[in-house]
Amino acid sequence: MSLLSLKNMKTSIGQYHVLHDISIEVPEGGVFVLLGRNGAGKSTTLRSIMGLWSPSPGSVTFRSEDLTGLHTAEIAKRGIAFVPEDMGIFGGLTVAENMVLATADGSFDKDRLRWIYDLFPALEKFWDKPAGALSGGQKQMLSVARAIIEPRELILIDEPTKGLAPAIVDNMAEAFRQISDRSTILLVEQNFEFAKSLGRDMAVIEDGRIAHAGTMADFAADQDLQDRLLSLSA
Ligand SMILES: Nc1ncnc2c1ncn2[C@@H]1O[C@H](COP(=O)(O)OP(=O)(O)OP(=O)(O)O)[C@@H](O)[C@H]1O
Repeated sequence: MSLLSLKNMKTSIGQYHVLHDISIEVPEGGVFVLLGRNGAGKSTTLRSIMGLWSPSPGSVTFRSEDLTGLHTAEIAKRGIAFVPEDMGIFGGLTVAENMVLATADGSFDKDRLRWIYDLFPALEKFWDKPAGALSGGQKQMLSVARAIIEPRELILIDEPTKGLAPAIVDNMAEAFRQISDRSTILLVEQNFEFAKSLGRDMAVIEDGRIAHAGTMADFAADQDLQDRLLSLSA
């Protein structure tokens, strides 16, 4: 059975019909990648899962529970975290304060914090520095760290490598591999090489609909399909 199941999800933002028909089965464990051109509806899909937009009709089922219509805080309490494209960190607060705000009761599990420091050493180094003074890559690390400071079953991550230097992207890929040993990751990504190195299963969104779903290995081997669904000129 799938960990997360989206069935015929349709989302409108104001008068715009953005998602027309999204059905995805995300299995438990590993990284599931959502691909698609700019404006296809990837971020809207993640936001709809989190209850930040209301999908209607259609359904979002997580571990057999229907989440459709629940408030975002209730959805988060089920064990789902969201790393938004704009990272959602507080620039005026220190790294430590950003992390405290991401905990349930203001305290850290020491082993978990150690694990996070090992994933992202820069966060330990700049623990007492304002988050706004971090580099772009370090801010992204903080954003991911906030999502994993509590145990989560599913982490939705929106374009984490956007604008990052190659060395930071490599660090991020290694971190995601380790995180996906503990939690399932649903990753929206434009960097196909990064997505390919992590994804086991995948789907492509095109104009608010699922245009393809399958294994990453099969998709990566099919250049024609990649050209048709991802290339800018197609
Ligand atoms: N707040 C909004 N108001 C109106 N339209 C919106 C809003 N947010 C998104 N859209 C529209 O919905 C469509 C899908 O946007 P979405 O951000 O989900 O795409 P995406 O696949 O994540 O693309 P990108 O890679 O550019 O972020 C786009 O046409 C976008 O203009």
